[in-house]
Amino acid sequence: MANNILEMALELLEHEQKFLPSTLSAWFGDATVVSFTDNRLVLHSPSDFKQKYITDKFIEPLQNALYQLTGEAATVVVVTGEYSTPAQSASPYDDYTFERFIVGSSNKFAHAAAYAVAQRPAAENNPLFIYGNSGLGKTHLMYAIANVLRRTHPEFRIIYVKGEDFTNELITAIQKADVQSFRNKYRVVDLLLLDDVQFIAGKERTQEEFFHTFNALYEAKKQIVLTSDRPPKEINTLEERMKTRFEWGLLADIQPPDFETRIAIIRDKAVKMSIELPDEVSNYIAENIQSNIRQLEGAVKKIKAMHELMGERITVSLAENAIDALRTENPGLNPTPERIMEAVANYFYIPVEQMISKDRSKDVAYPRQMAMYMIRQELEYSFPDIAKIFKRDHTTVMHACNKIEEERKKSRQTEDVIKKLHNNIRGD
Ligand SMILES: Nc1ncnc2c1ncn2[C@@H]1O[C@H](COP(=O)(O)OP(=O)(O)OP(=O)(O)O)[C@@H](O)[C@H]1O
Repeated sequence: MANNILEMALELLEHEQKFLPSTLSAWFGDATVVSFTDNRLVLHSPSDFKQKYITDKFIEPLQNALYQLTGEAATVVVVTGEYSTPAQSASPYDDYTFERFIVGSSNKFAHAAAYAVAQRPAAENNPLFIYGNSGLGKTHLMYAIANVLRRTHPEFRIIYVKGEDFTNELITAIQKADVQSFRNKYRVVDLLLLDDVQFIAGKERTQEEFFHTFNALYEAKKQIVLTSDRPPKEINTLEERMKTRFEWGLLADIQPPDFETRIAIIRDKAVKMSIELPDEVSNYIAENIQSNIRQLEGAVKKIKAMHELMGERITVSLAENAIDALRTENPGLNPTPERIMEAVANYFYIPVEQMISKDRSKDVAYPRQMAMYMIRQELEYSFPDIAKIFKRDHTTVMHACNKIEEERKKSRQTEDVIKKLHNNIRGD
């Protein structure tokens, strides 16, 4: 359809709107269709002059012709100069499309929100702020938006950047006394995708710079999409004015997938990797990996590798070995309270046994409180369950968790310690 829509439209122009074939071939002979989606036809003409002429004289007749052909109102855009087709700029993220995103109850809101932004950028959902734990599809949705807009608005300037890289880039610009080019780069985009925005938190200069970039883009009606592991109000070291702005548009969370969605994702990944998984194997994976889609994908990959490299049949027992192997390679997949206590003890240089000892000295009491807090954060255990592990009363645990939470809100240092501990625990 996309390829011959132009031919069909030109035919109509000739027969119904009485344009001469020679005129049409003079202007459209070397024009190509970049895309035709969502009633938007993007044409490319290799010459500036023709692009302008077509835009001036032919947009309306073409739109009328498209209306006749499709029965729906369409828009036509003509671009010129170099443009990249998806094939020319193939990147690993080309797979991150809406088509490849499995929708379930845990992510349907975020999916719908992202989809709406892709259809109507810089309209009511600006900025779009997607949050959720690691490996649940935030980056996937961001790229899906970019992939749609790359097709439907080839003229769009799109920047994808991770919070951490944004910060580093700014630091380098400051060192080179060239903040202006940094600004120029970020303030002229049509779509800004800032992934893991929590990493700019706590860094004053970065926040200041981003604040201005945000305002400039917002006022110019450009779309901004942000992701984070938590909602703005819980990013403790984020300035109030940033939190408020992040909440101007739409907040959408992604939760861990339920069993059915996990199965659907496993099946989809298996098809993509050309491997056939018996149902009991898919079930086994879905039962054993619950909170992270990247890990579901990893398990399918590992099973495929073991099956191909060692010639083993794909059975539940192979899946069991594959998941065990993944856990050994990355113990952070499923942290246990013991692993968390160990990580915290190592961090504070105390023997892990001290965690559950009666010792109340400050050197031990603080790491113990931190371990309680981390277990609650990472595993969402109840206070009584944590109390059992530490052989203490649940009110002691509550007190510890509240205390660390309060401290975290006020102190950047505590926030950094928690971040480091999280990374040590998860092996990120
Ligand atoms: N609903 C889904 N359907 C299909 N694949 C998915 C889905 N959600 C996530 N994935 C896949 O899981 C992997 C991890 O997703 P992604 O990188 O988007 O996670 P994330 O939330 O951005 O994580 P992080 O915070 O660690 O960056 C990707 O390969 C992605 O394609």
